[in-house]
Order: sequence, then structure tokens, then C-alpha cells
Amino acid sequence: MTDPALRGGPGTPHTPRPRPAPPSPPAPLGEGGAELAVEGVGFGYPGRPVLRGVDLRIAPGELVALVGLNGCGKSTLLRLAAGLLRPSAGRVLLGGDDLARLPRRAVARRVALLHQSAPAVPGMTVRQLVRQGRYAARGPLGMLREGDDAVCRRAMADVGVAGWADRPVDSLSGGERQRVRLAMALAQDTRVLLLDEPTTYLDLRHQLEVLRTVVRLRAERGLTVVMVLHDLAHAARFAERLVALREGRVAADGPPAEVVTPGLLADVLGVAGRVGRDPEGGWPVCYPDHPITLESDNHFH
Ligand SMILES: Nc1ncnc2c1ncn2[C@@H]1O[C@H](COP(=O)(O)OP(=O)(O)OP(=O)(O)O)[C@@H](O)[C@H]1O
Repeated sequence: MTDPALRGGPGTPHTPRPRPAPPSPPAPLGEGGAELAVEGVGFGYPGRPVLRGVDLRIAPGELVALVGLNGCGKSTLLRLAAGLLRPSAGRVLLGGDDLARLPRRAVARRVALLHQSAPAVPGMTVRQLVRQGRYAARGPLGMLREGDDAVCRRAMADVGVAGWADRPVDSLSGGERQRVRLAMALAQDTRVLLLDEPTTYLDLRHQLEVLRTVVRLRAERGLTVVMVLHDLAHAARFAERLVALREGRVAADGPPAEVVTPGLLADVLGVAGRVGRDPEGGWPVCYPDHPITLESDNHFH
């Protein structure tokens, strides 16, 4: 039987509307109102070109899923958007401001990145780790300001980890730790949230909880969210826009209902399969069949 939470139809007790209407947009930002703009961005690690001519304009309050094969450049793109890497070509704009010209702390007050993985400092408690999310907001002496504790408590409550505040992070399971790291990103209290595989390590129930939390926070607080997801079913259901990368370029960009096609599965994700529609929610549902060889497989590493 299908889990009612997955069906998401009207009338089921645990099914908030899958894609709430976008919140009313905050004050216009930058050129064309984009909250985050990636313009002609190229980037490579030494001896390894990764991104080429990437253009993306993300409006305030948008919820975007970024998909693509392992190694196609998704995490690299998020790191560039968070100002942790500098593009070798093009530029990244945050609310119209070139990231290259903003001090690190100013960027961290405006954009938070949930990394794919980060080692826990031995003995550090959940509360201490989440407080690290406030580093950019701290005063000149590095002291937490009034209100910082409330922001941290709210972030922990948002992802249901408040009860573990005094537990050492290294005593938590992988999935529990993932939610704590999400709380740390939320504690930055930024308008833009970049989530690199936020559902990694989580069981299905917690995957749905986290994704619903993201949808809710975006609706309540007008957050702009870009999240890397490997689960195309979740990407198609929870995001209103799907961006697919192939070999460091944008291969598809649009509403899931338009973008998720057998062609996308084959050309971008290397899987032969069919695409249907959820009978109740209407979002695309994939039926992957078998992996296929891509042209790029010939020159894979
Ligand atoms: N620090 C680094 N130094 C050198 N090469 C790197 C570094 N980080 C990533 N790469 C390489 O850059 C390419 C893109 O990596 P990236 O992590 O952006 O991919 P991804 O799409 O996020 O992959 P995945 O789905 O596996 O997380 C890969 O070929 C990877 O091996």
C-alpha cells in the first residue's frame, strides 16, 4: 500500500499542500529582481574543468532542485553560490551584489550552505554546533548577541532536534547528525539557503519531514532555496523548478512537469525509463528501468 504521506492527496492528515503558493516577494533585488544570479560561470579544479558557461537566475522565494549525475558539478556550483569558491569566468550575484566584492561575513549573513558532509568536532554538543551558525552575526568581540539564542532554539525546533541540545554531536547517528547540521544552516537566518543533499543518511520518513520543513520555511519566511537532490521523485514533487546539470552545463531548467521526461532520464541521468503523473498530485513520477551508456562515459576520469 502506498504511504499516504507519499500520495499527498487532499484530505490525508499528514499532507500539507505539496507546493504552496510562493510567498509574496520581498523588496525587489538587484538587476531583474534575482535573489541569486549565476552569470556565465566557469570553474575548474587544477587539471579538472568542472563548470562551463552556467547561467541561472533565481527569484526571491523560489524553491529549486538541482539534479545531475555524480561529479557533474552540483556541489561545486553551490560552493560558488555561497562564495566559498571564486569563478574563473563569469560572476555570481547575490541580490545584485557581486559576491567577489563582498566580505566573507557579509556573504554568510545572506546565504547559508548545508555542506554534503562535515566531520564533527569531538565532544561538541548539538547546541554548540548550531551556535556556530551565528558566527557571521556575532559582535566585534565574537560574542553572541541578544536574540542569537532564540534564533538557535528556533532552528533546532524547526528540524526537531531541540531535545538533543546537550548531546555530543559525535554520539548521534548519521541521520540525526544531518538534521543537526541543517539546524546549524538555519541558525544563520539567511534569506538564501543552499542545501547539498539535505536528505542524505535520512530514512524515508525523515526525508519527507525535512523536505516538508524546507517547503514550510520557504513559504513562512520567504526563503530562497536551492537544494541538490539525487531522488528525482522528491525533486519533482517538492521543488517548483528543476535545474539539471550535465558535464558542468545546464542541460534543462524549468517546472518539473515540463522538464522531467524520458529524454531527461536518458540524456542527463543515464537511465532508460518512463515518466508518468501522480494521479492525485499531478507531479511527474519516474519509473527508471535500467542504466544506459552516456557519451560522456567514454571520457569519464
Ligand atoms: N577539491 C577538489 N579538488 C579537485 N577536484 C574536485 C574537488 N572537489 C570536486 N572535485 C571534482 O570536481 C567534479 C565535480 O565535483 P562536485 O562535487 O561538484 O560534483 P557533484 O555533482 O556534486 O557530485 P556528487 O553527486 O557525487 O556529489 C568531480 O569530478 C570531482 O571529482
